[in-house]
Amino acid sequence: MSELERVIIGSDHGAFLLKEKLRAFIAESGIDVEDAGTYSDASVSYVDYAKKVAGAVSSGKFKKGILLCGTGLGMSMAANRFPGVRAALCSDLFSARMSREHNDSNILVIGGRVTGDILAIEIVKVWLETPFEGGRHLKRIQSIEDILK
Ligand SMILES: O=C(CO)[C@H](O)[C@H](O)[C@H](O)COP(=O)(O)O
Repeated sequence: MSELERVIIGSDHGAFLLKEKLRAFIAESGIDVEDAGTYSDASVSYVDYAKKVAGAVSSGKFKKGILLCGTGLGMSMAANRFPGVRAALCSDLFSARMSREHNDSNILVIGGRVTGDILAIEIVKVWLETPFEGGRHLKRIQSIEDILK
C-alpha cells in the first residue's frame, strides 16, 4: 500500500462476514482501520451503519470509508446524502480504479451478496492504492456539491 491512511469500515448483517475479512486484510496491510460495526450477523438496518461511516467521512474525521451490505445499493443511497461524500458502488476493478482517478470517491461500497471475497479484497486494494488525478476532474467533482445549493 502506497498511501497509508486511516479507514473506517461498516456493514449490515448482509455483508458482516465480508467486513471481517476486509478489515483483517486492511489491518494486515498496515493501515489503521476503525470498525463501525455491525458486530454480528444479527439483522440490522444498513442505514445506521451508512450514517456512522458517511458521517465520519463527511465531517473530515476520516478521509476514506468502506461500506458493505447485501447489494451495496442501500448503503450507496444513504451515504451519498452526506455533504462531501462521494460513495462508489464497485463490483469490478476498473470501476474501483476510475472511481478514485476521476471521481475522487471517498467511500467504497461493495455488495457482499454480489461480489466474491477474493474480488472484494482486490477491489479494496486497488481503491486504496489509486490516487485522484485532479485536473479536469476537480471542477466536476466540486460541482456535484453545488447541485443542491
Ligand atoms: O442494499 C441493501 C439494502 O438496500 C442490502 O442488500 C441489505 O443488506 C439487504 O436489504 C438486507 O436484506 P435482508 O433480507 O434483511 O437480509
